[in-house]
Amino acid sequence: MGIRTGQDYINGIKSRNPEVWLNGRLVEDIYNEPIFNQPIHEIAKLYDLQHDPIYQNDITHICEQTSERVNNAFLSPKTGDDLQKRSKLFEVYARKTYGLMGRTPDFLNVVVTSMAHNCWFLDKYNKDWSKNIQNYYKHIRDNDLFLTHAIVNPQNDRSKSSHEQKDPFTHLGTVEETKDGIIVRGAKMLATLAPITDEVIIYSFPGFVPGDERHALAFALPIDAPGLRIICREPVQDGKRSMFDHPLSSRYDEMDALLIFNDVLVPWNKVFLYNNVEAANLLYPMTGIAEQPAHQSGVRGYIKLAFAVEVACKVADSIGVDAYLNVQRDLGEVVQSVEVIRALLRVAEYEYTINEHGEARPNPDALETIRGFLPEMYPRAIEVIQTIGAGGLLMSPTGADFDHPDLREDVEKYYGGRSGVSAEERVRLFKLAWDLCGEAFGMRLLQYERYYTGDPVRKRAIFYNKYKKAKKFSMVDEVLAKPTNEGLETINQ
Ligand SMILES: Cc1cc2nc3c(=O)[nH]c(=O)nc-3n(C[C@H](O)[C@H](O)[C@H](O)COP(=O)(O)OP(=O)(O)OC[C@H]3O[C@@H](n4cnc5c(N)ncnc54)[C@H](O)[C@@H]3O)c2cc1C
Ligand SMILES: O=C(O)Cc1ccc(O)c(O)c1
Repeated sequence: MGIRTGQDYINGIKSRNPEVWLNGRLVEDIYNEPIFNQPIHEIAKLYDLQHDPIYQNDITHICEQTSERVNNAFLSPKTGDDLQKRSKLFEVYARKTYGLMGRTPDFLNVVVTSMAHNCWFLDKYNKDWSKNIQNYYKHIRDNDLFLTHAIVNPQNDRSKSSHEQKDPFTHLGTVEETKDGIIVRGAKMLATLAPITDEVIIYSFPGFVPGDERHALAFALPIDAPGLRIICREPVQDGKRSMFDHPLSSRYDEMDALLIFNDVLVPWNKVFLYNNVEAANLLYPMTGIAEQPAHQSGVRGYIKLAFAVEVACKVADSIGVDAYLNVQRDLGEVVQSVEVIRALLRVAEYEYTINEHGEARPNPDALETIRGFLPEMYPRAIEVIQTIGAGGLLMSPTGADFDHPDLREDVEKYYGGRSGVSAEERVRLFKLAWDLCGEAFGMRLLQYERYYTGDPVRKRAIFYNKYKKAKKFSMVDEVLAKPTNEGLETINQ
């Protein structure tokens, strides 16, 4: 089949009936649920881009194995050029969603592509696991599927390992093996966009200890697999919010959900790893599923930061405060933060390496440095919007006030910006800014940037420890090894 259209994706959503709970009710019709409908259409637009002559060559390619056109997320990068093709895709998808949707289909399709390319790793443990991931890659590539993932154990008692939790099946684990597959029970977090995806893939960040064997798992399932329950967080919009008043949250809210597996059967051919703590802990560092999607996250994060910074600059300009030195300093700082991320992305893409399995991997230090700084730079950009917009962010009337004939004159008079900025322009801009820096929607976006790839504190510590091992700080040793009487020798001659 190859590339789908937006309508194909929507037809897929309509054909399934996952168990999705939202605000204490079971959602009967995912497509027509107001909270999901607009985000579904935003994802559908990405699928349509694959058929748009302006974008097609940038985001898709002809598959060598099937001769069908497929998305670039399914390209196993073997050269720097391939990484550029990937980067183009990430940027096109991110620009279409302003970087506000983190888990667009490219993210997990890259994860599966990388896992399948590095099936040598699974092969060492079990030939079936390796065959299964390769077949799964073909399945999602040829059907152009959209996946969610849940790779973190639910946050219950973090001081205890999985097998030490109060109930042995709080964290997802295997209950039993049958001739058809494994039966799994327990929960996993935090599956972004789960209700509107086709399938789910489960794997884990490293951290299992001996005794956790039943929790050491990786597999995939259709999102409507019997027994899979999806409980959504409270929505940040009701699906009926006016696009005038909430231009961003009415469109780009990606729902997050806890997945609960109530004795779900995973067929043997969808099991990628099972009952092996060592393999589960090494899967993430060994199969490129950290670096390859981090390339997507880096490009997406760059666009999101650039978008927030543009909002800050526009807000300042619209009310004439960017004439002040303090405001220029703050704007200069956040513009520079965008340039830092842009530069790091170039390092990541051009200083790539080709590993012994023929896979081109972007420079991990540059990607991890983006990972370290974005959780500081993005909140700072949001803070700059808050401080420059100040009370004006809370002064905006609603679209309904604009429409009311009795208010029109006042609205036009009192809500305008600097000369040349009409009331409607200023208010629409400030509403967009408030969606980003004040609404629950914006706070979720901020929390996403901090945590989407794990705890930034521990990630930085891991980075430091690796760096220490690799660099050994030899310049300091070199200078200290110089003879202490060097200068004296020549003076004394
Ligand atoms: C909006 C959003 C969307 C997300 N989407 C997804 C998704 O689609 N799929 C997915 O799988 N995950 C997703 N994540 C989950 C993400 O992977 C986790 O939030 C992240 O790994 C951090 O784990 P945690 O939230 O359980 O925090 P915890 O690990 O519980 O940490 C809580 C706090 O305690 C500290 N802490 C905890 N344990 C330790 C320790 N051992 N040593 C030192 N300090 C510790 C941390 O520093 C932190 O301050 C998403 C998260 C967010 C916020
Ligand atoms: O995007 C990143 O920085 C890395 C990352 C995050 C979450 C994942 O599940 C994953 O496989 C890789």
